[in-house]
Amino acid sequence: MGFKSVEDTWSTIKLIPFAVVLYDAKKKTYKANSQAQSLFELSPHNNFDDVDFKHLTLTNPESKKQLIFRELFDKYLVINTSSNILLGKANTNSLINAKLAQLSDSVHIVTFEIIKQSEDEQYNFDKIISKISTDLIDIQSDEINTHIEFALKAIGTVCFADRSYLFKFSDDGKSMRNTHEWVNQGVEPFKDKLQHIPKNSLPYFTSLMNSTHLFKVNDVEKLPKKAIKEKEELQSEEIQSVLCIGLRYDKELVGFIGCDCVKQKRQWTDLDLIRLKLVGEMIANAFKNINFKNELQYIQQQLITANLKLNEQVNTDGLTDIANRRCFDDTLKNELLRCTRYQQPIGLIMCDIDFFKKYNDNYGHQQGDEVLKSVAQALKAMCKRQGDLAARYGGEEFAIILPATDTDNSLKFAALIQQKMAELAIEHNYSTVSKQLTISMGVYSLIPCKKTTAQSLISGADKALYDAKNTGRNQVALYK
Ligand SMILES: Nc1nc2c(ncn2[C@@H]2O[C@H](COP(=O)(O)OP(=O)(O)OP(=O)(O)O)[C@@H](O)[C@H]2O)c(=O)[nH]1
Repeated sequence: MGFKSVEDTWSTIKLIPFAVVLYDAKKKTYKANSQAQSLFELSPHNNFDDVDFKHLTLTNPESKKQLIFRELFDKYLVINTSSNILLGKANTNSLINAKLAQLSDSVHIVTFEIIKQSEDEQYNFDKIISKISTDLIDIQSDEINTHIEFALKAIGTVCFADRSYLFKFSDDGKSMRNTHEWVNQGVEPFKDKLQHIPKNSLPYFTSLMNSTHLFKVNDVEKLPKKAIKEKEELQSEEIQSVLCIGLRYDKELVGFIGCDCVKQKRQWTDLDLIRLKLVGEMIANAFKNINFKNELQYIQQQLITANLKLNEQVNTDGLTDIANRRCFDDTLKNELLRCTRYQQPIGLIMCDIDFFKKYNDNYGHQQGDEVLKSVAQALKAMCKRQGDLAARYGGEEFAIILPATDTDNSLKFAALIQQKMAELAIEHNYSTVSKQLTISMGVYSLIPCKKTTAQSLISGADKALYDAKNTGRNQVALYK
């Protein structure tokens, strides 16, 4: 045969898309292409010897007899005939078909094809996949990075890659950036340098990604001429083989997941493709779930805020901005129940502005409104203890609920209100009791029992207020 040199021949043979080992009987050395190196777990070298294959367990599947690697080339295999071998690696077995060919008297090659992936290996991958999928299914946004990094490490390892990564396209679809990366030991990370890459700087990659959602390169050297930019970029990262698969979100291409081989080339297998696609789909779904959850959370938050606002509006008086009658009724009922349960007194003060009709008639209704606001805010500011409530009861009438407050203290509170009114010093030249605005108050405080109703408390305080009005106004009367 036109056999030139072992090196020359090997440079062609090693490109065969499955594992090939050449044995030179004269030199007692082997050569293994990248697939064979990964199949037999060899570190990349140009030449190997017997010792490099010592870690392998090769068995004849029928006789169960163990074989030494060298025997494949001189005893076990018959030229041009396929034979099966069991390859044992770290307690797992794969069934391999081996075929011997003779290149010259002293040079033979054996090609290897995996017939059946080790069940254990498949099982391990299934276990990893099921872990990734459970991790990603109920994911919280603050955990996603850790899980994606785990998934990238898993896929990088099973595909014998040196680097695996995730790229996301920008919202306007014009650029891409590396968001997550895993690198094998001793391999340079590139994530930080691969941010905001314009898509049009890699036209061949972009067009393939858009049309087929796949960019598969076994040998970067052999990229076509039109991929000159891609070749430059990949070689600058010392990448020999690369495999990228598009990530879709609601049918739209949003990025890609990929693996690089730096230390050696790799003929990507269908299994690599399927596995990478599977992990990519799981990651895309996780992002979808997180977006969905975030949207849901945002809507829930808005609903809560709107409800709070509505609740506030429903319970607030529009003019004076203090509690309204509805809030007063609810609060009085609740506080009454509480004071009944703990046998504590409850005080109620009904307040009514004196000669307010005259105020309105002389100073105008608008000015009257301003007065109502000032008095309301003053009363609200006085209710400092938890449970105290100042409310607009109606028109120019206000009510103050004072839980855990006995008669003496309710009267003291009423006196403080009078003092406060004096401090406000609102001019009222048409009142017959003072030159300033005054109020009359009716006070009622009791230790309630189960029979005590809100209505009975209100009517008691109201009666006292009536007394205060009838006995001259600008005073406090107590219901006994
Ligand atoms: N400006 C204004 N006035 C109001 C409002 N609600 C009720 N009023 C007025 O308050 C006045 C209450 O008048 P009356 O019930 O006769 O009581 P008064 O004039 O204060 O007399 P006495 O209570 O007996 O001292 C009426 O003129 C109402 O129009 C309001 O929201 N704004």
